Amino acid sequence: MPDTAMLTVDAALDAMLSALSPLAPVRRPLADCGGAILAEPLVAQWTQPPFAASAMDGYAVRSADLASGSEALRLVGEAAAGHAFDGLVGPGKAVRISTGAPVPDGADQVVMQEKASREGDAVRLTDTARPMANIRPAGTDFSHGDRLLEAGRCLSPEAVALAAAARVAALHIHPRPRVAIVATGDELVEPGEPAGPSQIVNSVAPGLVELVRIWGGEPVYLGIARDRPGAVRDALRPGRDCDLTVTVGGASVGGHDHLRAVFQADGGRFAFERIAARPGKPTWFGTLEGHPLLGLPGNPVSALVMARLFLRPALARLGGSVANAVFAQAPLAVALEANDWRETYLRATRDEAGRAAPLSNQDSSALSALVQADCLIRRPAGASALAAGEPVEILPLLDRI
Ligand SMILES: Nc1nc2c(c(=O)[nH]1)N[C@H]1C(S)=C(S)[C@@H](COP(=O)(O)OP(=O)(O)OC[C@H]3O[C@@H](n4cnc5c(N)ncnc54)[C@H](O)[C@@H]3O)O[C@H]1N2
Ligand code: MOO
Repeated sequence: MPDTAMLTVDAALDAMLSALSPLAPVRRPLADCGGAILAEPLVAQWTQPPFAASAMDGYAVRSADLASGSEALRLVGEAAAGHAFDGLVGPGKAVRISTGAPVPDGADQVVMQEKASREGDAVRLTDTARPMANIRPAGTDFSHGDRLLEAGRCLSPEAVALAAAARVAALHIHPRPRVAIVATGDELVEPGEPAGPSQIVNSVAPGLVELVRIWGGEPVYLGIARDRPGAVRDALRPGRDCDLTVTVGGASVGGHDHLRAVFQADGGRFAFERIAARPGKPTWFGTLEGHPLLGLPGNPVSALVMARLFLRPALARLGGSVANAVFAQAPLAVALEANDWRETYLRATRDEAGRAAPLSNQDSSALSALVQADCLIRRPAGASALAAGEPVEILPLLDRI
């Protein structure tokens, strides 16, 4: 049954986002800006190219000299990339030029070398007059003072290259949020460690570390807190230096789930305590002396699906942008039963025709099914039964390779 501490996914998301604010911008050298969100527009500090440049290896000439279509011109020098030809290209003259070199004064066409034959300092060109052919005028790409990117844009690798081309050596960016990750539970061992008879491997934390990285944050893994209040408190403490703490497990109602009790005893305030979602019901969020904590359930699928719905938008908000889950539509390959009061995310695959079908294993501990899925089908709370062919909302798992 619904209860008052249990919010819908949308209401919980709103509650979480309104408790988070973007981190203060910092100025960083360009080499440290990749993947960050711009806190100021990117403004070109010069014109690119800064001079009219050749787009081909060949000969810089006056187009008027090519009227007959097969002219012999006299070679008077060379313009190489990084080394301009200082003289003038007069009538009947040509300058050897390489791609990227400044086009010398007087020339208004570059003839590619495939259309040239040379004998000593005579060069015969088989090209017609085409003023400005193979020349990139100054500012072909952008001009000094152009606003190349607005604040709020992510600095993709291509955008870093653009900033470099625009002679911008440092930028104000929203820093990458530092995210402390704490796993909880006596049953957990780290990958590669020996496991006792009742133990399993901590699989969620390594997955979260990767997600935080992919989503533009800096993961700070703090290890496994054992099931004692003191151990939980000790494990959480170093996370205060980060911008957000994400905990895994200990979120439900079991006698060994100490996380919520420690959080509350230390003065933490919940923004929400549970959500009406399947998987992921025990997901919670709150702040402790201003420090935000997102509590993910221990079941690996629950944790990683909820990370997509909550951790990603949280990271985006701290980093100065928005990245709420974006749903698409797909027709169903099979019929679906009516849904109950919990918004449900079904692990699903799409066939060649793009029709989505849930995988048979929907257990919230089954990582193999999550990895097999290429999308999640979203079933709203109270959704009625659907026939094959009817449309459903899907969340593509885009960062899957
Ligand atoms: N009586 C009830 N029991 C449970 C309820 C409930 O409402 N009433 N909710 C269930 C749901 S839904 C979920 S989800 C789980 C989540 O519980 P917790 O967040 O407290 O997680 P744990 O109890 O610590 O662990 C659950 C499960 O996941 C395994 N686990 C935990 N951490 C990891 C990790 N880092 N890597 C891999 N696996 C992990 C753990 O061993 C358990 O098997 O509670 C239900 N119970
Ligand atoms: O919400 Mo639990 O995540 O259904 O397994």
